[in-house]
Parts: sequence; structure tokens; C-alpha cells
Amino acid sequence: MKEILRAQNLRYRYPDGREALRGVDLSVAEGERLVLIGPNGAGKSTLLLALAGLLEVEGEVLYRGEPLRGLRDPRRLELGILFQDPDDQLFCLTVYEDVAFGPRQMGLPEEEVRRRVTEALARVGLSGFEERSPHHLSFGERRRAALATVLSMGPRVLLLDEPTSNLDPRARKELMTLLGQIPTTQVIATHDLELAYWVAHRVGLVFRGRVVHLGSPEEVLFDEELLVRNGLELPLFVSSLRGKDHGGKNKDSRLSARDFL
Ligand SMILES: Nc1ncnc2c1ncn2[C@@H]1O[C@H](COP(=O)(O)OP(=O)(O)OP(=O)(O)O)[C@@H](O)[C@H]1O
Repeated sequence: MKEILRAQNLRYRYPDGREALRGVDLSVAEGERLVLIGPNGAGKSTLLLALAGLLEVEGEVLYRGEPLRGLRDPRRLELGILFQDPDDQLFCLTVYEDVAFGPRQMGLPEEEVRRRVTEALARVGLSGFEERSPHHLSFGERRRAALATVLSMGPRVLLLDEPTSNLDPRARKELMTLLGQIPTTQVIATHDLELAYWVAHRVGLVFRGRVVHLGSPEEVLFDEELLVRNGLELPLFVSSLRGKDHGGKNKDSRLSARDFL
């Protein structure tokens, strides 16, 4: 598959001296959903920020074969990032204004802005919410509105930080389905291992500032020794499947996991 994004030996230290990325190499194929998992503090969020071109990192982020040239690189607009906290992305008086903000910044004509807002809101299931105040929405609705603000920019890569956190079971499931339906390349950082199992084409294990393992969802999520060695545990749904004697790394067990969700 064609590569769209590549990290080469990325290193990043926060201003207080804490080293968050310690030599990350990663290649993302066009159209794939790559899910990054790892314990608290492993560097997942920092890596997403770096891939979005929002940090002055050592090493290089290549987007479509060319290095991203810092915050002023206009191609950064093709990399849409969903922050963990939707309130970081919603600051206008209405949902419409928030979702229209990016396309307007891009200088698009108002007719095209309207088309994009309508399409993005429909995509996240918020048609009819145009005139609502973002601050009067439920958390789940705010998360989806924040996603619409990213989608309306028409990104070629979506970088999603903990998209299912703080959602109730139904909203979480709906969001998983939604992400599975969006054909855009996605890099998702999460603690939600069921999300990883459900949507990922590949799972990357992040530990102590590095991507230490990449593999298929089954290969990573069913390997207790690998997970424990890198600060995680076997997901409960996998233990549960094993308990029911579904065991292995075959298509049937994947179907069973889907039923379990
Ligand atoms: N703004 C910051 N200033 C200083 N250190 C930071 C900052 N943000 C993160 N860090 C540190 O960088 C390291 C990586 O943090 P990061 O948030 O990227 O990890 P993470 O894998 O996303 O963690 P979590 O799963 O808890 O969100 C941690 O040691 C963290 O304490």
C-alpha cells in the first residue's frame, strides 16, 4: 500500500525537560486505520501532535514523501487532529460557526462552507444541531461536534486522541462504527483495546517514547506476554473469549469478539 505519512527518528522533549518521544519510526499507509495503544505517559498524545506537525521535533515527519516544514507548512491542513477534550475545539456560539470555522479559514466560498458543514454534521449524526450552542450539548455530542470541525476541513489523514473516552457504552459503540465508516486514513491513540480490535488494520504498541511493536490486532491484543512487557494487560474481552474457549487468532474469534462488543 502507498505510504502517506512517515515518522523518522522522532525525538521530543517538553520545555520542562521531560523526554516524551525517544526515537519513533513509523509508516502509515494511505487508507489504513492504525491504532496506537500503550500505558499512561507512553507518548501517544505527543506522537499525534508531532505527526500533525504541531511540535518542533527532532527527526522528520514526511507527509506524502515530503518533510512537513513546521507550523507554517500549508499541507498541515490536510492532517486533521481531534484532541482528547472536545472543548479545546469548540469555541463559537453555535455548532454551525464552529464547524464552518476551518473551511472559512481556508478561504472557501460561503456556499462551499455551507455544503461542508452540512456534510460533516450529517456524517457525525448531528444534522439539525446547527444553531445549538456547543456548550449546551452533552459530552458525547460535543465529541462528535469536535469531530465535525475536523472533517469539514476535508483532511487526508485523521489523528484522533482517545476518541471513545468518557462516552457511555452506546455512544462509544456508535463512535466506533462511525470511525469504521470513515474511509480517510486514521491514526488513533487510545486505551480502549476493544476500539483497537474493532477498527484497526494495524495496532502499534507505544512504550517509553517509542513504537516498540506493530502488528495485526489479533497478533498484538492476544499476546499477553507482549502486552505485559510493555505496561499493558490482556484485554478483558480476550480473557473472556478464552474463557468461552474461543481462544485463537482466527477469523472466528474476531467475529466472536464483535458479538461481544
Ligand atoms: N505539556 C507537557 N509538559 C511536560 N511534560 C508533558 C506534557 N505533556 C505530556 N508530558 C509528558 O510526556 C510524556 C508522554 O505524555 P503523553 O501525554 O504523550 O503520553 P500518553 O501515552 O498520551 O499518555 P496518556 O495515555 O496518559 O494520555 C509523559 O511523561 C508526560 O508526563
